[in-house]
Amino acid sequence: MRSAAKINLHLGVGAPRDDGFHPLDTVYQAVSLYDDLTASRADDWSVTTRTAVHLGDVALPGPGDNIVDRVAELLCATRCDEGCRPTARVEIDKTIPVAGGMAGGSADAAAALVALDRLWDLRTPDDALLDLAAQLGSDVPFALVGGTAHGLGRGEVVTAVEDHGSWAWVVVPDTGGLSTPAVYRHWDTLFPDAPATPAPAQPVLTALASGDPMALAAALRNDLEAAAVDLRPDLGELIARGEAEGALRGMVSGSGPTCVFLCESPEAARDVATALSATRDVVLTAHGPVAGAHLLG
Ligand SMILES: C[C@@](CO)(OP(=O)(O)O)[C@H](O)COP(=O)(O)OP(=O)(O)OC[C@H]1O[C@@H](n2ccc(N)nc2=O)[C@H](O)[C@@H]1O
Ligand SMILES: Nc1ncnc2c1ncn2[C@@H]1O[C@H](COP(=O)(O)OP(=O)(O)O)[C@@H](O)[C@H]1O
Repeated sequence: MRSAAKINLHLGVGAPRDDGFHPLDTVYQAVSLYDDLTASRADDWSVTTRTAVHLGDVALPGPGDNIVDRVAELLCATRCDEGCRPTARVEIDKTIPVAGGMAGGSADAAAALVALDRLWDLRTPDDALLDLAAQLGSDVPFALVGGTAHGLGRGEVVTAVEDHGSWAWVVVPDTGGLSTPAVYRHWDTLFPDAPATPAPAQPVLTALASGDPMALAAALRNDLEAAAVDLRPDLGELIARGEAEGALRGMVSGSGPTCVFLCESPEAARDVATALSATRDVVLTAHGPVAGAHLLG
């Protein structure tokens, strides 16, 4: 199974709900950075994770703590006979930045849901898979669906949207890590009087339908960026540099610390990436939209 990273083209955030989650009005786009996951028959349960060299020396969850462990437990508890025990050998090859605001863990969860459902011949209907995905994390339903989609609720209620572009991105990962809950908490302290209703995504939806990179650049919005940049001011400097090098617009991806830059064309993206490579170890290019979790071959 192959699953893709995401960028939030619009991330409107409202004041926290009673359950602590923030209401979102977001537009996700799946982009061409991928994790590959295989699940094969075995007598016991194991998850092995390998990371691409460009991800650097990142800390991955220890045994039992991978989100894929939770996928197996949830599928067993809800879709298998009582007392069942998950058995499979799962291998994950990661190229999506870890703890980077690109939903790499969610991508693996979506891939594992589909792969284990097939391996164990559970034949879970699509709507039930989406329900299970939402229980695993707010971003996981989108990772199943992919493409470009509007997300409401806490981000888990996803609907495909009209997207007439093929968008060129530069992606600059950062191994410094920013935890998603910490960024949301910091946003609460910065904006204690935020309205309950998040800013609507209409400007981005209109720009996507136009297919015009300049229009999308003008419409991009990430409410969490202020909190991420306040915690990591160097991200603001990086965004300014990318824009000075020719990107139409730079922004923090989700809760960060990965920064993404929308460019006029794939050639322009390569030029911006080359310029940023002068001072950054890892600068990637990507395009979107691409498919959600899908079988390879
Ligand atoms: C910020 C976003 C934007 O797409 O992505 P990332 O930057 O993490 O990739 C998402 O909202 C992250 O979604 P995800 O990483 O699936 O979050 P979850 O596992 O559901 O929740 C982790 C924690 O984030 C906070 N959280 C998450 C979603 C939300 N709408 N409100 C929240 O306050 C809560 O503190 C929650 O305990
Ligand atoms: N398969 C996985 N891949 C990446 N991170 C995972 C995975 N399983 C659990 N995690 C944990 O989830 C957290 C969030 O990781 P990730 O999904 O990559 O980032 P983000 O939520 O910023 O998009 C990390 O701190 C990591 O330890």
